[in-house]
Amino acid sequence: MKFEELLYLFRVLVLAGNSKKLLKILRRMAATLVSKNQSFQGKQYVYKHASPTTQCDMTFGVYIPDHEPNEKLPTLFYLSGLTCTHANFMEKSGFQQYASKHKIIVVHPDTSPRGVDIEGDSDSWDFGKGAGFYVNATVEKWAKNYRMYDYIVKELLEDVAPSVAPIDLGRVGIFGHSMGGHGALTIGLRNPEKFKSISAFAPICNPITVPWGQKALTGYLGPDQSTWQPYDASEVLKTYQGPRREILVDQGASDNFLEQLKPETLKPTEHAGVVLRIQPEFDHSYYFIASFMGDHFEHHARILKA
Ligand SMILES: N[C@@H](CCC(=O)N[C@@H](CSC=O)C(=O)NCC(=O)O)C(=O)O
Repeated sequence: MKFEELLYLFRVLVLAGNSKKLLKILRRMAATLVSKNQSFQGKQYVYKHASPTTQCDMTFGVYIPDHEPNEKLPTLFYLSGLTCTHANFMEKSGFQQYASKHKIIVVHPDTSPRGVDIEGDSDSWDFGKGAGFYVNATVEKWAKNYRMYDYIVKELLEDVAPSVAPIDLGRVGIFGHSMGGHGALTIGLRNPEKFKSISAFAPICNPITVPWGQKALTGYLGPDQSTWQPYDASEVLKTYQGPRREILVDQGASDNFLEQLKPETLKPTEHAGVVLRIQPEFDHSYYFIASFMGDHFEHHARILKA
């Protein structure tokens, strides 16, 4: 929707006294452009906005392929790993050529709130800033801002991203890397009505059993492990009962973080197929991700364009 159209709608709603819708529109009007670059047959944008979910400014990238006026496009959300901002994927994965080829919008958020300083949020690279783990924190210190699950599933998907890109909300998929692979699997499986296709590069598959996951889940959710289950891909997959899913996972055989990832715990079920491809020689880096990016776009395009 264009700014002028939003403004018109805003005025109508002021007159009608609809405060909930008004709030939504105010948020949309607040997404400001940080950068814009031509890439293949489309444009790579970066936006900043004030997030009511994380209660601070958030930055995200969005690639929009060239399209017809009023045309809505299938869309992928990409969730990045530990230490990343929105920029690692944008600058290193080469995804734009595939997004352009398949005419798929890609939204790629940051991995944590950044606009607030909480004591301890920068002490280590696997917790706090750059390590939001795509959960809604419940431990008091983090609970106000560290709400990356809701930020992705609600605010960014339903509100902010559609205000800057022509997203077809009926054709959205999700993928990610490492911590972001964990996010893609758990968010995708828990929200089948919102995310129709899922894939992951070297995801953390069973965080409740590994040091990265135990540290993050204890820190954000507290010691009661029963609250951790909805954020564990292998556990969520075991109990998944929704529409049939076909999940693609690529894993490098020479990944130095393999003990944190446990891909073997992702077991196919009656409701979800898992194609786990162990790729010889590949490590955990963006060289690995870039090598299989084309296959992941083929996977999502097949499902979203069926
Ligand atoms: N501390 C190291 C390693 C951090 C690292 O490898 N991060 C990965 C994700 S790991 C799981 O979520 C990553 O994607 N890094 C960004 C990149 O551009 O490679 C370090 O800080 O390098």
